[in-house]
Amino acid sequence: MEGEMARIGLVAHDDKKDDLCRWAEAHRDKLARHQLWGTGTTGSRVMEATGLEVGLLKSGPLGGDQQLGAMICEGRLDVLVFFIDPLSAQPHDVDVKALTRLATLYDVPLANNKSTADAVLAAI
Ligand SMILES: O=C(CO)COP(=O)(O)O
Repeated sequence: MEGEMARIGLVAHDDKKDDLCRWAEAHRDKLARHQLWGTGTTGSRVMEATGLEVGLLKSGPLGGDQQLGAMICEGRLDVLVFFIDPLSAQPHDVDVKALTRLATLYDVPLANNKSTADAVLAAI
């Protein structure tokens, strides 16, 4: 996949959205070479922060996590950057688990934090 355009999903829980926006700003030039998809609120925040185009799905709790899961099992997503908040309970935890489970099942690179996201982006 190195050097090719990748389809990247961007998701962050509320307390992690600032971190994801900072990460996306820091990697703006590299991300501009790829196709970006995001859950509703995260995707909008990343667009505002970077000026990059992000395909907007539903908000995570309203089905956006499941839409990303569907993209994974249909072979339409290459990388998932999902900054999970390990300190807060999520009302839609079943959706979060389903999404991370599908990324694992389909061997899609899944970055749950900044260090991993840095490493994954460096590899594509
Ligand atoms: O809840 C989310 C991931 O589980 C993210 O959804 P939003 O980007 O719409 O806040």
